[in-house]
Amino acid sequence: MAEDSWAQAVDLQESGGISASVKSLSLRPAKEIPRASSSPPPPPPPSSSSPPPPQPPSSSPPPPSSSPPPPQPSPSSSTSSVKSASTAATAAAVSVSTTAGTESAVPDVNGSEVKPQSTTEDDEDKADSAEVSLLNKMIRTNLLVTEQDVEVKQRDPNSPLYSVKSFQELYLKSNLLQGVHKMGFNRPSRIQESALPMMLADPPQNLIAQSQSGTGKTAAFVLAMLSRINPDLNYPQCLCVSPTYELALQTGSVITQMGQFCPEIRLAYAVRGNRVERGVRCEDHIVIGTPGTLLDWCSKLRVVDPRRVRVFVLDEADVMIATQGHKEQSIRIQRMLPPDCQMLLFSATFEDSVWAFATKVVPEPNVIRLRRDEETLDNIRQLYIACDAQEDKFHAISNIYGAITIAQAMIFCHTRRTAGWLAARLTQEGHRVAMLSLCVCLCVCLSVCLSLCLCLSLCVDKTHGRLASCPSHPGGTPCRHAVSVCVSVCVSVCVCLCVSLSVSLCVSLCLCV
Ligand SMILES: Nc1ncnc2c1ncn2[C@@H]1O[C@H](COP(=O)(O)OP(=O)(O)OP(=O)(O)O)[C@@H](O)[C@H]1O
Repeated sequence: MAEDSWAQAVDLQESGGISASVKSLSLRPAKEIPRASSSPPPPPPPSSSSPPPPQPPSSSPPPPSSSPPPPQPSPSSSTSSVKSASTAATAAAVSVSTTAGTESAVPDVNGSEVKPQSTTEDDEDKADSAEVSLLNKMIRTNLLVTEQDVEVKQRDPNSPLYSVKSFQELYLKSNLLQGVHKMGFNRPSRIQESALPMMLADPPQNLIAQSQSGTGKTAAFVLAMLSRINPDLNYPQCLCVSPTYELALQTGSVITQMGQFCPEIRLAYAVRGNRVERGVRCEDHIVIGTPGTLLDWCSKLRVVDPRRVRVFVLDEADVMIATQGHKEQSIRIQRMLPPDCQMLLFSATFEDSVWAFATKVVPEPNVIRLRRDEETLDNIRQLYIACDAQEDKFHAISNIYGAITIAQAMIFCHTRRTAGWLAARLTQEGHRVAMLSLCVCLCVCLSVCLSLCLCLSLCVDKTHGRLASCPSHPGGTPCRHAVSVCVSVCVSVCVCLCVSLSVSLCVSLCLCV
C-alpha cells in the first residue's frame, strides 16, 4: 500500500482507555475428538527434521486435543529449523570480508532474525518463509521493544481512537489478566497498545495488523480470542488459521499459557493427522489449524459449524500466501463465516500481494501498521553500498579492501553460486579465501561415509562374505546382510554428520550475525 495512503498516523501517547465487553473464562483440557482410528495419534517422530512441539508450562493444563496433534507433519512442516537456519541465514559463507550487498542475511536488533531476500538465483537454496517464521519464533523469546510509530487507519475515521498503556485498562476478566501477568507481561507492547482496544471493542471490529516478528501480535490476538469466548457454549467460537503445523502448535502453546487460569476454555488442533469422524461435532471453544484441514473440518467433515464462529484469525498472512493453495483455502473458510464474525489478519510484512489478500479476507478493516526502524547494534557500524549489478559488488568489496585493513572477515552470500563466484574472484585478486557451504559439508560427509563403507567392505572380504559380528547369522553362515549393514551404517553416519554440521553452521551463523 502506498505510504501516503496512511492518512492517520497516530501518536499513541495521547490515548484513552476502552471498555471492552469481555466474557472470558478458563481453560481445561478438551475432550478428545473421536478419531478415525481408535488408537491415539503417534507422537511426532523424534527426527531432526521436525522441531519439538512446544511444551505447555507445567502449571498449565495440556491443550485440548491436546496431546498435541499429531503426527505425520505435512510436507511443508517436515523441514527442520536447523535447515531453516542454514538456508535462511545464507546458503554459503565465504571467510573473507564484508557482507555482500543485498544478498546477505539481515540480522534484527537482537541479531537473531533472518529474512531472506528474493533473487532469481538458485531457487533450491531459498528459505521457506514458514521455516523462517518458525525459526524467528523459536529464537525470539522476548518482546521486541520498539519506539516506532504506529500508523492507524480506522474504518470510521470519526470514531474515537483508543489505545491503552496497561492491561488493566482493557477490563479483562480477572483470570485472564492473571494469565497475562503470569506470562510476565507488565504492559502492552507498542502494537498491542492500539490493536487490543480495537480487537476487544464492542461491537467487534475487523483488523488488519502488520508488524515485524516479535512485537506481540500473537499474544494480542490470543488475548482477543480468549476474551470473546463464552465457555458455556460448547462449540467452536474462535478459528485461528496458521500456515503450518508447527506454527499452529506455537500459537496453541501461547493460548494454553495465557489461558492457564481459565480451565473451562478448550482448544482443538485442526492439523493433518488429527483425524476426526465426519459429522462428529467439535465441542472445543477454539480451533487452531492449517487451512486445508480446517477447511475440511468446516465443510467436508462438518466437525465445526462455521456459522457460529465469532472470531476468525488469520495469522502469518505473508507466509500463508507464499504456500500454494493456502490463500484459496483461507478465503473459502472465510466465506463460510457469518457476516458479523470478527475477522483479524496479521502479517509481519505488507507487500502488495499481502494487502490484496488481506482486503479480500477482512471486510471493512481497521488497519494498524508498525513502521520498521533501521536496526543496528550499538557496537556495530553498518554501511551499505548500492550496487546495480553483481560485478559492482565485487568492485565494492575490492575497494573496501583497498581502503582499509581487514585482517579476517566473513562474507555472507544468499546462494552457494554467488559464494563460489565471489570466492573465485577474490582468490584471483590474491586474497586467501575459504568457502563454507552446505554442499561442502555434504561432500565431507560423503567422503567420510565412503571411507567407512570401504572399511566395512574390507571386513566383509576378510571373512569371506560374512560379517563376523552379524547377529542374524552366527557361526559363519553366509551373510546376505553385509551390504545392507554397510549401507545403513553409512546412511546413519551421513545423517548424523549432516545434522551436526547443519547445527554448527546454524550456530556459527547466528553468532556471526
Ligand atoms: N506485552 C508484552 N510484554 C512482554 N512480553 C511480551 C508481550 N507481548 C508479547 N510478549 C512476548 O514477546 C515475544 C514475541 O511475542 P509474539 O510471539 O506475540 O510476537 P509476534 O509479533 O507474534 O512474533 P512472531 O510473528 O514471531 O510470532 C513472546 O515471547 C511473547 O511472550
